[in-house]
Amino acid sequence: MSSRDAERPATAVRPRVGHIQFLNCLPLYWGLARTGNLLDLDLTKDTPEKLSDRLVAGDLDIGPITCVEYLRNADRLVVLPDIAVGSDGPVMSCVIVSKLPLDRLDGRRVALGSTSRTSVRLARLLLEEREGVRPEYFGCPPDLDAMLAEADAAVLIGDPALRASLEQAPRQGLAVHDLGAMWKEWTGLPFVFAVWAARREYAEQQPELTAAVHRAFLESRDLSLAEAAKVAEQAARWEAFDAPLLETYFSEALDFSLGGRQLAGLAEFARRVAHDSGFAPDVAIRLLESEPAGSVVPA
Ligand SMILES: C=C(O[C@@H]1C=C(C(=O)O)C=C[C@H]1O)C(=O)O
Repeated sequence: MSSRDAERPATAVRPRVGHIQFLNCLPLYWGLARTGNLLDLDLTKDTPEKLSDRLVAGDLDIGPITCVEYLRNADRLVVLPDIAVGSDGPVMSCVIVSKLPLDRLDGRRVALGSTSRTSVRLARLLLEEREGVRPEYFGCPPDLDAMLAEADAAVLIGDPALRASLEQAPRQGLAVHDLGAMWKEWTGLPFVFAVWAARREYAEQQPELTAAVHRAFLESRDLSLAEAAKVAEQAARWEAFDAPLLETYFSEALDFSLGGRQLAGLAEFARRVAHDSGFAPDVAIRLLESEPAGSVVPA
């Protein structure tokens, strides 16, 4: 945010902003502290499904929202351009871990991790339409061992998915199927797991703050990616993953952009799952109109 924002009256209310508490969003958060914007946000850290519900309920103003929930509530939200959590190929942290080849899961039990709304729908789509199987699904907390005690395959996202793919599955001889890679092979498109959105009402009432939060996240993302080795090195001090792996995850696996190709991927996903997901196949994706640089002057 600009130094002019500091002149806002003391009664001003900070925007209530969500932040996904997985490593995948660390590059969006790390730079907020570096650019000095962190204290201008009333930040709530949580798992993606809870943040999505809170944004839709009006408890948050702006934040990441899992794509399925965004598409269901698209008329009440505006998408912030050029920022998302996606991948253009393997994502590393949205996976199906399976005891059996995927085309042998017909009639078998598949556990769907409860923190995901989008990857679990993508996994169902790929299993049913690409692999041609009809498993029996059930929701479950994201714990690989508990899931596989009751199922032949498990869908996981975020840090538990990284741990499952990199440590647990290889140790137990289980196959890991990367959902970003499977989608790319199938459609040729990137996949968007979560977008950043503002409540439409908030964006209309607070256009300057909405634009300032948008800019703060873009600046944070750009700074973190320019210094990805440093972000990875700092994160590795406290995480089970080493710095080179985290750097690959941040700068090669994850795609934090939302441009034409990513929007085409999102529209294609919407088209393919709309019939049972609570939105129209051609649901309109409304983007926040960007303001010319330097036009954000608080009242
Ligand atoms: C890449 C990821 O994207 C995510 C996947 C989500 C989902 O499946 O609903 C939601 C938000 C993102 O955290 C991940 O969690 O690892």
